[in-house]
Amino acid sequence: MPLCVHGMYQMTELLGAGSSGHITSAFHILTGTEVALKSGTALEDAPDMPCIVRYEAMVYSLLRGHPGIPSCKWSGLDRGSYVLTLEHLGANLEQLHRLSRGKLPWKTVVMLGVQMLNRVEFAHSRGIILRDIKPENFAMGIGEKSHFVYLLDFGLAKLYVNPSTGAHIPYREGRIPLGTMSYSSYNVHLGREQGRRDDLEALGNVLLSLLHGRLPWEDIYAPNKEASLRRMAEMKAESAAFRDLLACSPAEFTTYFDHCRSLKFEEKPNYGLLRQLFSQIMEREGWTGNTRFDPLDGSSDKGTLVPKEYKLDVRFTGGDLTTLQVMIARFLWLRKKLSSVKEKGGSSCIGG
Ligand SMILES: Nc1ncnc2c1ncn2[C@@H]1O[C@H](COP(=O)(O)OP(=O)(O)OP(=O)(O)O)[C@@H](O)[C@H]1O
Repeated sequence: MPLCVHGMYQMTELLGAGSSGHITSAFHILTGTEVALKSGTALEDAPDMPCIVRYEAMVYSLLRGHPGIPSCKWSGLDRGSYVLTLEHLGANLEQLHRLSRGKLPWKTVVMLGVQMLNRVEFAHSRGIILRDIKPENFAMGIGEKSHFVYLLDFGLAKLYVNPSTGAHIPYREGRIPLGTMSYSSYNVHLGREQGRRDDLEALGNVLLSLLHGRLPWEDIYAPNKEASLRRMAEMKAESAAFRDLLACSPAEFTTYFDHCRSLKFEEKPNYGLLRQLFSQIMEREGWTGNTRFDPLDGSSDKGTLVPKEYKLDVRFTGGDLTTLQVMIARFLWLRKKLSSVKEKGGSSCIGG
């Protein structure tokens, strides 16, 4: 029998499992509203000790109110687990990347890029750096919001300003590299304290990987983890492979990385300039005929131009042109089908 959380949310299917806990689909038993539950185990003898999900709940409260951040409906302890009740989202960008067989079209990547940059800028404007920018941590909305990108997973997020003094955190070296190393900035490999510049460089790496399928340092062979991280750092620094990757990407990506890497630790990135780079690509490609602003753009700069219909093209390898929304619908249908097959097989995928 599926579990009921907080006496209100009936779990239905497992959506994912990560380092901090499980994510399950559920619905509110009175209203029928679909939600996603993220639960992490709290220590039995010390239920008040911090667990990652509880920490995330605090970050969600700092980021509350932006439509590109999933709303948190309830959070609290339930049978020894700390549970976050979040707005239900669709496929994450890694899943869409796989569905498109490793290569999302240029136009799609640029349009996703604008929204992703806006979400990261919003987190920064609330004093938070994310430190784990990766495709899995951006997901599309569902239904009416299936063309909007959401930012999620704040387990490694951190305040970069002291809330009482407003001072920036101090620069330090010798830090343990945190985050997902394929996408992390060059500085992270060097053990430097992360700041806003590192989130933006990681975002650049994510966009390149969505564009090209793989990043050159994902294919390296090294005898151990240390050697692999060292080699990755060398490649990110100034390797021919990285230069080649930029050479076969829109020229604006080179300016993007130059800007991120020229920033001093405490320096505020020029988000407007980075957004302008995406607009430049759109203009050059003639994607700006009918324009409007990103309706979810909570940032200060309203200069982003996106096509009116705002439909993201996705070209399957077969050559069909379809919209990202169709892909998401297909993804959701597949997920539902898989979970019903599992249930018929007698093994419930629901925790407990
Ligand atoms: N609100 C949501 N709605 C739908 N799916 C979600 C939601 N939140 C998370 N997921 C799915 O679950 C996956 C894992 O979620 P999340 O990244 O929050 O967990 P995590 O434990 O921090 O993972 P990791 O250890 O990989 O960082 C996401 O990539 C996403 O596909």
